Amino acid sequence: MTVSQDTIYAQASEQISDFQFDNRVAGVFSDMIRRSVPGYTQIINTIGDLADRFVIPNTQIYDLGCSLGAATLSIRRQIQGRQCRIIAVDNSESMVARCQENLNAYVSDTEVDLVCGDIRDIDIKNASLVVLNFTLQFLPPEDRETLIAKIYQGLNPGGILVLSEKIRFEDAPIQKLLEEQHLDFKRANGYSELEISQKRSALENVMKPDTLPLHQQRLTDQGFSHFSLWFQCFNFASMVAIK
Ligand SMILES: Nc1ncnc2c1ncn2[C@@H]1O[C@H](C[S@+](CC[C@H]([NH3+])C(=O)[O-])CC(=O)[O-])[C@@H](O)[C@H]1O
Ligand SMILES: O=C(O)C(=O)Cc1ccccc1
Repeated sequence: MTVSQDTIYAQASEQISDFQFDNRVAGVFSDMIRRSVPGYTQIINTIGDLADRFVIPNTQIYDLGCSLGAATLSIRRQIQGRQCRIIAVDNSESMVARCQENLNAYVSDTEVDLVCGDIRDIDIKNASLVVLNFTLQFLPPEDRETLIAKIYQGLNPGGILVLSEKIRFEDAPIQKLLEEQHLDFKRANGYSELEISQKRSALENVMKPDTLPLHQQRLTDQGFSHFSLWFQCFNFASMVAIK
């Protein structure tokens, strides 16, 4: 995979339109997400380890909002010979086209159904692992509970949901501190003040983070028996919930 540098917000723009997963973003996405999300590579690797632990032969795995397929590839490497199917879903045509190329670059005996569609319309059944890696935050807040309920229903007992999200904090000084630490992370990765502020405006209307207590409450309300935060760096978190 060739990795092109993200310079999408490098030039001053008079009007910043809402962030979209279009062809331009898909073309630089690997670089963008690694330089913007602390712990991203560790989270991708850990999703593979969790697949090794939780994926049962002859079950299904769902990667919801798969982008370029990083989580699917990490899972697929760990579950050879288990006769499983991975259903990878994204509603961005540009992401799906590039994801298909990435999947084609490696051989595997695990079938992958790559679906260009909305995760709210996907049937979930016989699942041992469901991954929402930084995707739930892009759904309208009022649609989040219904999706979590559908995932719970589609998981087999003992199945696991991995939920990674940007999070916000009710406590104002903590919110300010962790947000500033994230901005320092972006600066250290070469983003300018202009890039940081223009991207922030683009994301304002489309990405609405929840608090950690809200995530936990939603998961337990839907029936998940076990919950833990397993990763946090600044305002980025990854959680597991087991049915
Ligand atoms: N309703 C929706 N239906 C389907 N896809 C959607 C929807 N809303 C957003 N998406 C898709 O969700 C992905 C979110 S990125 C996930 C990273 C990936 N998981 C990774 O592990 O590299 C996270 C980020 O950019 O912060 C994009 O590809 C959207 O097109
Ligand atoms: O860049 C940011 O500020 C983020 O919050 C993460 C992100 C990463 C990639 C696409 C959209 C948001």
